[in-house]
Amino acid sequence: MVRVPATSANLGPGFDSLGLALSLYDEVEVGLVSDDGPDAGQGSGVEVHVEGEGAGELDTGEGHLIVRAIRATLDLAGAPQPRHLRLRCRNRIPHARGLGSSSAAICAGILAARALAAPWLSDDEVFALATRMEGHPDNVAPCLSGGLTIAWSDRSGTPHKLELSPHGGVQPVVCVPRTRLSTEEARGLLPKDVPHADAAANAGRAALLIAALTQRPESGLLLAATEDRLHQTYRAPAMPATADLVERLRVAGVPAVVSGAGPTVLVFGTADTHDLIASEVGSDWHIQRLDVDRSGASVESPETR
Ligand SMILES: Nc1ncnc2c1ncn2[C@@H]1O[C@H](COP(=O)(O)OP(=O)(O)O)[C@@H](O)[C@H]1O
Ligand SMILES: N[C@@H](CCOP(=O)(O)O)C(=O)O
Repeated sequence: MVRVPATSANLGPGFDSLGLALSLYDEVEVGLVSDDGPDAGQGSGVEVHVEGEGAGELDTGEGHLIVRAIRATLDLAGAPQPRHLRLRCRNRIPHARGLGSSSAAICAGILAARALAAPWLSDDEVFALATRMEGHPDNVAPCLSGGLTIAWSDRSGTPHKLELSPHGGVQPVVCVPRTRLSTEEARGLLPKDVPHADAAANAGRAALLIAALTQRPESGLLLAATEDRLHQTYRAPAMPATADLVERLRVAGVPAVVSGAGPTVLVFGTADTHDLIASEVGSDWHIQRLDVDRSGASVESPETR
């Protein structure tokens, strides 16, 4: 059984590098049956049962993202593919809202496959495979490690991550709309080049954001630290209600950003901003106060449950 957290990537200025793990989880039970194992008599092929988010919508065969991640992990590890693969998914992370559902699914599949059939795979190999499948490391890093993460790639393209512990005063609030936007579509809206001044502004804000989230989570500092010029404006036409809400909250002094590629809004709340958030957001959005998840994805075997 694998438990994987939702994640919010970018956090404003940290495009493709910063991420935060949140206390909202998908759970997946995975069973692999091999030709020579004790359950060898049981069925064959793929059996996927989905409860919650995506039930009745998701592919329940080879196209299921967790199935694909399991198969990719076994291939990478040189382990045989099972004759029968069983998944039971309890999904709570909303899909295509900017809360890292695809990253969570990919990490769940990879960690389950490692636990069941490829224990020799290292954490670095898990991170690299998940990043390759997801396309960017900023959701994968906090999903695996928990907390606040900085992710980057070296010159050879190998991804790396550093975990930091956010200050206890950091209170994430997510405002989730009904509408969806795929990360792929949102990435297609970004320009190939950005002005040097915008890149410089984001570098400074990202550095400030690390200090604010780990040492000084005050609204004023977080408001300055969450300014972005690299992605949110370019993507605004695909999520006008999100862009409008972020703007209204920020004008009211509340540090709000687009979560991941949107359209969810992530707010760094404090005790005195909760009423303000509720009044600005209105009833079209599902508001959830969450905690920072500090331990990341976890795996339990039936014996330890
Ligand atoms: N638990 C899951 N099981 C299977 N597929 C999933 C799961 N979570 C996400 N996906 C796939 O990933 C898609 C969403 O990915 P993406 O557009 O990157 O948005 P996000 O990761 O921000 O939610 C879903 O539409 C679905 O195809
Ligand atoms: N840095 C990525 C983050 C995408 O996050 P998701 O949760 O929307 O998949 C981007 O902004 O494209």
